[in-house]
Amino acid sequence: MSAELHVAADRAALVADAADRLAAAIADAIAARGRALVAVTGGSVGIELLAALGERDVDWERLHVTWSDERYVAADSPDRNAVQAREALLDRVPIPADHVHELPAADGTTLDQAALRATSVLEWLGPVDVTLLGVGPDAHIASLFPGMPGVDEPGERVIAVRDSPKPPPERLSFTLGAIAASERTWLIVAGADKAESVRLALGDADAATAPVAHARGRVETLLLADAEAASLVA
Ligand SMILES: O=C(O)[C@H](O)[C@@H](O)[C@H](O)[C@H](O)COP(=O)(O)O
Repeated sequence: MSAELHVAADRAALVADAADRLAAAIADAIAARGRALVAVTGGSVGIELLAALGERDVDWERLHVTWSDERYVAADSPDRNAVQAREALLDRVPIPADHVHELPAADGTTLDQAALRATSVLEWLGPVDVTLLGVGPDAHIASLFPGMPGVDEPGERVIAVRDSPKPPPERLSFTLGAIAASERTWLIVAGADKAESVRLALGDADAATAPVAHARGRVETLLLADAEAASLVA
């Protein structure tokens, strides 16, 4: 079953709606299980969402955060999704430091060793309540790019990605299986340049052509788009 589409009037309304939804989903997870685990994403919309979440009422002490993908660069690189997330949100709210589960940074270990470490941490963390995914103009999600090997990787894992068409070239990414293991998976996308990706997201293209079409959650898969990104489907 493809994603459930929700269209907001513009980018600002999309980010506000996504932040409201995320605050509510976090509260539901905490009520049900005593904690919430959210896999956040990079990209401009993903970071704007985190900044907006900081203005919502969230039980930060019971929130855990990890990433659905990360750039394999130095820990303090401005290219790190985690650095951008800390600036936008995590350094501004009282989330316990040991609740922020960054994917490994480039620190002398190999990218493959980093992927193995990240997979074992993901297994230790247990079920993800909400996985957030931005969407590229080429229909990529996380760091799973059309025509690249990662989209075919089996299992619920974090994999090494090389030669990423979106810089930087070395990355770590949830597999489609890891994404599908999430209770809720939300695609968040804005802008006319993403309209074809949104059309593909709601279609039946294979994963190699359109990874976005294979984003799934166990109980919920949402496609949260602004009117420009949804212009070909709504
Ligand atoms: O690490 C990354 O680059 C992101 O995870 C990537 O998947 C991003 O979410 C999309 O490319 C959308 O980015 P924009 O919202 O900036 O278009």
